Amino acid sequence: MTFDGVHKSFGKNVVLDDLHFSVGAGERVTLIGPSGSGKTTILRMLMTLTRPDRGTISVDGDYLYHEKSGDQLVPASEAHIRKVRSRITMVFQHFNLFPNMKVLRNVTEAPIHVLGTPKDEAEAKGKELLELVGLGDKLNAHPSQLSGGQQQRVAIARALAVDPDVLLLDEVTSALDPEIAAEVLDVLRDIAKSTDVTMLLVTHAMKFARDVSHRVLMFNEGKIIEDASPEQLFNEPEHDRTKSFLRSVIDES
Ligand SMILES: Nc1ncnc2c1ncn2[C@@H]1O[C@H](COP(=O)(O)OP(=O)(O)OP(=O)(O)O)[C@@H](O)[C@H]1O
Repeated sequence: MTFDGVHKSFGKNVVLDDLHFSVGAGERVTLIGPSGSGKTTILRMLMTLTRPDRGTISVDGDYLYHEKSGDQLVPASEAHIRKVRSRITMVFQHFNLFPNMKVLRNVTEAPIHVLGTPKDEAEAKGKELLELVGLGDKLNAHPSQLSGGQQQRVAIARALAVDPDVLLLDEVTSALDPEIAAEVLDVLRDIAKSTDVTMLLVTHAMKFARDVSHRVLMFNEGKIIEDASPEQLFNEPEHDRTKSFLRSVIDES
């Protein structure tokens, strides 16, 4: 995935300023930085929930928002954007499960209705994923009957059910109690180890970020001010702003 010259303002508020970075296939990259530094905006752009003002974003060479016509980039058709976008899924801070659907149906809905996967195949895979996140006994529960941590684990299974190329995780434990958050992070640690899905994570759980990331990007005022391995960034940050940010984070992961 590549962001090239991406700029985004909301009114006078410049949120991303000529942003350039790439994430390789299978790489796990964590975005850190103070509140308002544009991390969620980046994930939302990949989900086509927020549009960049300028610049290009591509996933495995396929442009989101644009497509190639000879040497030129031209605005993409809805169908093209949908195709690129269908390879990306996101887990949100507040779970966003379908409240009226049972747990298994939450997980099988997109495979069946978006990808056209046969129902029995989608259900078999859904059950496998719900086992993987420790919820094999909750297939027929409704989301409201589950704890926050369980709901988030369903959301993780749901995101994986479409076999995404890119998984986006946006502060997925910040709405949870620390103990419950730790369980969800353990599930994600296992998934990170057992899949080769590309992951872009926004989290304040620094120990977790250190465990699962290949690279960490420190954002400040719309720019990446440090791009390093977790060892380098957490042990020997170069930038004073990174040092002060890391001192301010209370890590419960
Ligand atoms: N739809 C919107 N309209 C106006 N301003 C917005 C909108 N979405 C985001 N912003 C602003 O953009 C800036 C960046 O927001 P973003 O959520 O990307 O930051 P963040 O780094 O993820 O912060 P946090 O760690 O608090 O989630 C903030 O100042 C926010 O208020």
